[in-house]
Amino acid sequence: MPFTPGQRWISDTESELGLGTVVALDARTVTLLFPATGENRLYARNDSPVTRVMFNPGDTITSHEGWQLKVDSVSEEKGLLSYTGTRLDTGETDVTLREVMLDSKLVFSKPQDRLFAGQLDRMDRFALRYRARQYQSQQYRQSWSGLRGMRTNLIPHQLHIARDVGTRHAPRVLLADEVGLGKTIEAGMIIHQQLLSGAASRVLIVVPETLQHQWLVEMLRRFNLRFALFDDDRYTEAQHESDNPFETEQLVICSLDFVRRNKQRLEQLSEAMWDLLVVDEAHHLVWSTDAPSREYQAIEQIASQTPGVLLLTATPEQLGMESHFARLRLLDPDRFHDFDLFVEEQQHFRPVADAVALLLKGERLSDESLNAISDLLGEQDVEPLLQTANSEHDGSDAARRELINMLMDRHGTSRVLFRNTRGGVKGFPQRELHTIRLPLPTQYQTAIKVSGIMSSRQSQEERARDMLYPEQIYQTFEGDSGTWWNFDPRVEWLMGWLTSHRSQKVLVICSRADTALQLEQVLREREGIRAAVFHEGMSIIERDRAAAWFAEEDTGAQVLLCSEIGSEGRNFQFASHLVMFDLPFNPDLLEQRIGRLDRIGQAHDIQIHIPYLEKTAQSVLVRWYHEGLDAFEHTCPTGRAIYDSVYPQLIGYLANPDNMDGFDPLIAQCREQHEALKTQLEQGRDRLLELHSNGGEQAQQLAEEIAAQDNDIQLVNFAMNLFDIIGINQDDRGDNMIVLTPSDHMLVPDFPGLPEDGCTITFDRDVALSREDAQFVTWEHPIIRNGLDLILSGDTGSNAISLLKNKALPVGTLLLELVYVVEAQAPKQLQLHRFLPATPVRMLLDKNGANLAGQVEFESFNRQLSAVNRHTGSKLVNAMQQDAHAILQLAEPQMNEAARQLIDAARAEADEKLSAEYARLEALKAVNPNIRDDELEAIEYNRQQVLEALDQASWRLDALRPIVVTHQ
Ligand SMILES: Nc1ncnc2c1ncn2[C@@H]1O[C@H](COP(=O)(O)OP(=O)(O)OP(=O)(O)O)[C@@H](O)[C@H]1O
Repeated sequence: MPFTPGQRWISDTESELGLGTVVALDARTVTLLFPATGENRLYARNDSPVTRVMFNPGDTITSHEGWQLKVDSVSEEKGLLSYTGTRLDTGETDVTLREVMLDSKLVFSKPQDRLFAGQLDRMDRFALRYRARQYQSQQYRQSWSGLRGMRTNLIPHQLHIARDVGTRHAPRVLLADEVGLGKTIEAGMIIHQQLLSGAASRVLIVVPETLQHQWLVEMLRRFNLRFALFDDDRYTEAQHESDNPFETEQLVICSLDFVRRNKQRLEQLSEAMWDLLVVDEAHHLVWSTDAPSREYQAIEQIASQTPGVLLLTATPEQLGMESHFARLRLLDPDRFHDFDLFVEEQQHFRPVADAVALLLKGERLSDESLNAISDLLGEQDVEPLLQTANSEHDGSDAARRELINMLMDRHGTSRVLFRNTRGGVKGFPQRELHTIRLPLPTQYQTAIKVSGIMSSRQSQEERARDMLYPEQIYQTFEGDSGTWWNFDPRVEWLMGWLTSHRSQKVLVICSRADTALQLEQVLREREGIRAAVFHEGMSIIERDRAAAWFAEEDTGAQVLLCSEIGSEGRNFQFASHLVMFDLPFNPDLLEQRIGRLDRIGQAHDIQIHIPYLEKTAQSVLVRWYHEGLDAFEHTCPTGRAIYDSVYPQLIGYLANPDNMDGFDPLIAQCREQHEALKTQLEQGRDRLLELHSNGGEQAQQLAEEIAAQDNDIQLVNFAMNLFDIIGINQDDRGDNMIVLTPSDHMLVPDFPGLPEDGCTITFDRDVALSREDAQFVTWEHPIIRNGLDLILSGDTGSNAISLLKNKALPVGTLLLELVYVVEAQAPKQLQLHRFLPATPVRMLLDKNGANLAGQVEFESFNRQLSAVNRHTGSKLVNAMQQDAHAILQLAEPQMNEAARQLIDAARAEADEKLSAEYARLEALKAVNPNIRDDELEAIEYNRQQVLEALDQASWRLDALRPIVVTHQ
């Protein structure tokens, strides 16, 4: 190579040394000094891994004094280059900078600079980078983005809700599916989607203390979301790190009690700038006009400062209509501003439900139906929409959907409330009731009698509640020496049943912790039955441990004895026998109890066993629940309403179970009321809710589309390629599982998402569901997302040089393959990538600037190419640098045009979607004066911001590859 002292070269293998200067030469060697690091290197003259650094007109270069020069021309004298151009700091023109005066700390960040500086990358990395760009931009555009990466079955109603809510801007909804239908999973999917799309980054989950760990585990195991659990200790610790301890984590779980207990903490929580607040078991938020609970107020305070709010409860009306209304008001104060109106509306859902059902059917609407819909939407001129809906036009479906949305918006709780029922979801097992009538022991008879005399001052209600638990009455009289379990026939029955069904897991629920504890002792001492206890007096860790012991397959406990508290939110569907040692005086609690077993994942019919003592309050309840409400064998949506309406009579019977006069007619009346109300609900409100909650055929389709994406062969290939290039070892374990371990030649020492001792992955959803130890890898898994980021945010594969063996073309023909990226910068929450994710544009130019990319597809072309070694590559780069530079100039105007088209299309799409959102709310405002102007303004502002950001979108070269034709 023609070396001359003073020339600038760069090392191909140690680019971190910066720019080198030729300082000494002899016949065979050349010495370079690298001033940035002060190091010398001695190379062989005829075969050195160094590349001559030459800049071109148009480049900006930096002098060793730090000023910059925009190069207009380059001249060479005795092998040394001089650059002439304009100084950017002073504006002085015709300034000359000799190459020896160039800044030595040069880093080449543009792909073309790296290429021309000889910092060549491997061909397989170039291909990987291009694929990574393509896949990444495709992923953002998929309508199911954020919905397929979780380790769950694809259950249509859940996917439907998750998509509907997850794609909303700052969603505020009440998820009220019946017990065990997967509200936690729905919430997880919504959170996952919002995090992935950038709509949210800070999430707070508030749950009952008993469910903290279950949530923590479900979020991690199913969604790869790592939440931090804040309790008193963690809070104190975090106080050292930040003024507001909640700002030390992005994803936080804490208990409602933790939130409520301390005023200062509540202030900090409210000010912690969450994007999304999730409250589980939201029926704990009790409210009435003059006495809103502390819990309600605490959540109200946080919710008022948080854009997105999800409330979860299986029993939304458990605490009465007012509390239900108050929770809806937390979510949407505009829609729910008048309680009386709300109550009134609740009565008139039938015509609306009929209209929605008609529109959903897709059949032609009769004049009568058209009139009915038009009446319901009376305040607005919907004639044109109705006509389109009833036409054969393409827009008919869209018009029907629009009308459904309008009906839903105007009537009832849609948009805000989702409720799926077992009836609508199907596939649930049956429930079978086994009542075991047992004699009332004399000890109890006496205790009840005496207590009746002694507590004559008690109200009926107090008396009724006491009567539910004769063992407590007895124990109160006998004190510590009382041993009710020695004669209570329910105990005998329970032991007998358990010992004759040793292989069955059994959940035993009783109202009180004391009862559970005493039962455990008896079972253990008398029959050696392995029973775990679960009650409110235990620490959270102890409770989780008990639940885990019960869940263990062979070695675990046969029985879990839990107090009422255990019946909320927990997953025990691996058991199919439920014993209710006593019954709760509240149909919602009863449903919660059965819901522990009757949940998604229950593989057997559920056996409900109720041992009860005759002539007690419990025997009254058994009949009332079963014969009056049918609440054991089916979920009972009418429970609350009937409970309210017959409360005084029921209390009477519970307080005096000896006198059952008139009970039969009461039961018959309840049953009648139940059937009538159920029919009414099924045709009215519940049907309306069901219609929009389960998503119908579209939800089915969504599930199928996602299922079709599972085992995506493109992903498998890409992932293998990615792991190879990152340096992750892959060991096929069979059964669709692969073990990944870090190698000692990793691209980065610590690859995020890959534990030091490796992990097992699978691309198969079923395997992931049955094998907890295998991570379920999809495009959404952190290991893939981090891999994409690692490749795309750095230089990996940003250039390469390849040979094309093709005798039809002259040897030495140069083609330049260019990958540009069109992108827009904007705050994450604008979610610009819905319209314009970083989008690659590939060009393949010949030396005249003709673009062959349309005819020459990437993958098949890539397969025809071969790599060159670094040495030859450097030589080739030196030889074709000028030509490549000229081609790059020719590419620019073409790229400008391509980018303009992409940006225009994105702009049009964004404008259409966001304007439609505005129009919808504006139309709603016409009938609901409580939609605030500022809400409309916020939507408009958002639209403008998106459009402005798209106007600023630009493009840049992301990677390039010269391809040189050979004949050998
Ligand atoms: N799509 C799914 N794939 C696999 N398991 C699921 C799915 N959906 C729900 N489950 C399982 O079903 C059970 C019930 O789900 P989840 O806890 O979300 O219900 P829930 O409606 O919140 O119940 P509750 O009303 O008791 O709080 C859980 O064990 C959950 O892991």
